Amino acid sequence: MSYILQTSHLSKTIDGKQLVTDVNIHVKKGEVYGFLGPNGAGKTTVMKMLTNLWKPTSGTVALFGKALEKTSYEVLKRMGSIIEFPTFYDHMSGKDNLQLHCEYMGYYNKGSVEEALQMLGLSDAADKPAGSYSLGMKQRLGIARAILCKPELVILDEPTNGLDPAGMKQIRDLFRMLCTEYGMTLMISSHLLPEIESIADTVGVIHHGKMMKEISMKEIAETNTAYIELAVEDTKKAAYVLAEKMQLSNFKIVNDSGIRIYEQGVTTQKISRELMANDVEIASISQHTETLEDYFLKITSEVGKSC
Ligand SMILES: Nc1ncnc2c1ncn2[C@@H]1O[C@H](COP(=O)(O)OP(=O)(O)OP(=O)(O)O)[C@@H](O)[C@H]1O
Repeated sequence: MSYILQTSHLSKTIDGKQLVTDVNIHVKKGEVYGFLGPNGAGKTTVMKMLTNLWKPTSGTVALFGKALEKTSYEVLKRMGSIIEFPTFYDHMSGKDNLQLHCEYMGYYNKGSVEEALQMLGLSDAADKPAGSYSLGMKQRLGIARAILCKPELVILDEPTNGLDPAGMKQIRDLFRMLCTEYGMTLMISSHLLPEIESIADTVGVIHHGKMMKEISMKEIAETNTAYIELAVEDTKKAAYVLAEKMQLSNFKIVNDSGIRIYEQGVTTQKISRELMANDVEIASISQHTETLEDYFLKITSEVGKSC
């Protein structure tokens, strides 16, 4: 398969410190690729290399099927991005900042500035100085600038930073629309799992500078399994009963009092009966379906709720 964006063994070392190692990314045309990882995982570092802001220590980046080089200006023209925080000429209006960007990019399409401002809900603030914008408005103006010249690929580092929940939803809907109606491909980083879950077609999980997993949401939905969550006084004793008395093998002790049983075909009633018969005190027992969060917890035990 050919990818619109692909990295191969991408690594970056600064002052002897390995920021990211052997990162392999595969982004398909027309999809939203969610780049998920906790703070400090290496998302920005990777995105800086994808946009030629940083040179990789080793490994390669291919954009639109061509290797990214120092002089890949034509390739970079087909992209829009926000890396870290967007910056503007504060004394100029939001509208003039966008107009200037069009001129800089050599993009002369009448009405594109007004359209981008309108898409991001900034029409009323268009003539106000960018310096007077709130954090959320600056983020919106940054997204407006990234999509202004109708790029084929948009790379956005934590694009919903500073937005309230309603604003986040609005931006998510916009991203989906950019894919379906404009055929754009989006790569979006976030440390928030629910955000990625609600928008991405494919998810790449980065942790401690390494790619832990790259998987489509469809595959995750297909592999999601049901399980029984058990809370007991004595997990060791309960595990003994499950393994030796009931011959179950597919279960996991998840904490001091919790056991998760993935075995199919066994009921909560049967487990309760057997545990009670063997004097194991049960605090609770319930049936669950594995969520995306559970799935990622399985990939890396340290990736918690904020990722
Ligand atoms: N210029 C730099 N010099 C040295 N180390 C750096 C530099 N920039 C980032 N790092 C380190 O690289 C690691 C990855 O940082 P990076 O900003 O890429 O993570 P991130 O996933 O984008 O985090 P966040 O969600 O907080 O933005 C961190 O340990 C960070 O301290």
